[in-house]
Amino acid sequence: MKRRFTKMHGCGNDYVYFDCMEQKFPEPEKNAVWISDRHRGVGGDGIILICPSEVADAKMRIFNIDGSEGRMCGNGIRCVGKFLYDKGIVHKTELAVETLSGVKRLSLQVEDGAVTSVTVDMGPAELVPEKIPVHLPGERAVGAPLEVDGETYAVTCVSMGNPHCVVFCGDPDAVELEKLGPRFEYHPAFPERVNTEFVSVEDSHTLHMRVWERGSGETMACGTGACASVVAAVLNGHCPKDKDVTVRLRGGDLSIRYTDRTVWMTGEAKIAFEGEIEL
Ligand SMILES: N[C@H](CCC[C@H](N)C(=O)O)C(=O)O
Repeated sequence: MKRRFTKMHGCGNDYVYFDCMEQKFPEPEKNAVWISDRHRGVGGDGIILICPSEVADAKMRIFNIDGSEGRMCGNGIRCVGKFLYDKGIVHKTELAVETLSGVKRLSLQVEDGAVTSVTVDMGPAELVPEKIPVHLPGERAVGAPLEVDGETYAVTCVSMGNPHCVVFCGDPDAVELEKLGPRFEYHPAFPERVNTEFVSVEDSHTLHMRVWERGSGETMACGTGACASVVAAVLNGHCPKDKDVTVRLRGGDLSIRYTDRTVWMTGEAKIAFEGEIEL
């Protein structure tokens, strides 16, 4: 069966998108693995299905490179907003997209009839350890000691609908991510695995971040991870609340604002190319 796809990315965090508004997608957990393969498939950090919803304009389902289903994807949801508007599926710039972590509201910025960037109300940051989930004591894990591979790290754990472990360090580019990333991802403290961000503080409104994503490895950017990093920076006294913080990622910049009610994320959404595969 031939199936059209749209390759999109936000700051280089690239997924293969499928319009499932009228046609289901078969075995996403299995097909995500070969489609994401950068040598044998289309190539990407996973696949994203755009499906009908009874409570929003559409429903987003995201599958990582290893076929595991993510509960939320920040870069992905911005591209879903772009897809819905640019393809004429919706004709408005204020949208709602259903995810496994609830309905998120999007504001689309449009230039010459196409979406260039999107602001997402990501919902409130979750800090209670058992809701992240992480097996650490106390009401929240902020700068908590965690031994990983014989070293003790100060970790701040946040859920943005998916689990994150933020580690502040001097130089994220000096971290041996290929070695350390999986040690955090599969650490027994994280019963559902974890996305891990290594972050340096450039100034009170600028962070530099690299990420090892659960199920996908290092990616060029992580929207939920950028949100978690700003939340962690505020909780650790590096950045102010209620102000825009720029997160510099390998693939580009995101603007994040952490408030008591919610976390706001603004960033690009781009189409790279379209094509067709045989399923
Ligand atoms: N790997 C993540 C899903 C993708 C999140 C990331 N790409 C983003 O932009 O938020 C997880 O399994 O929780």
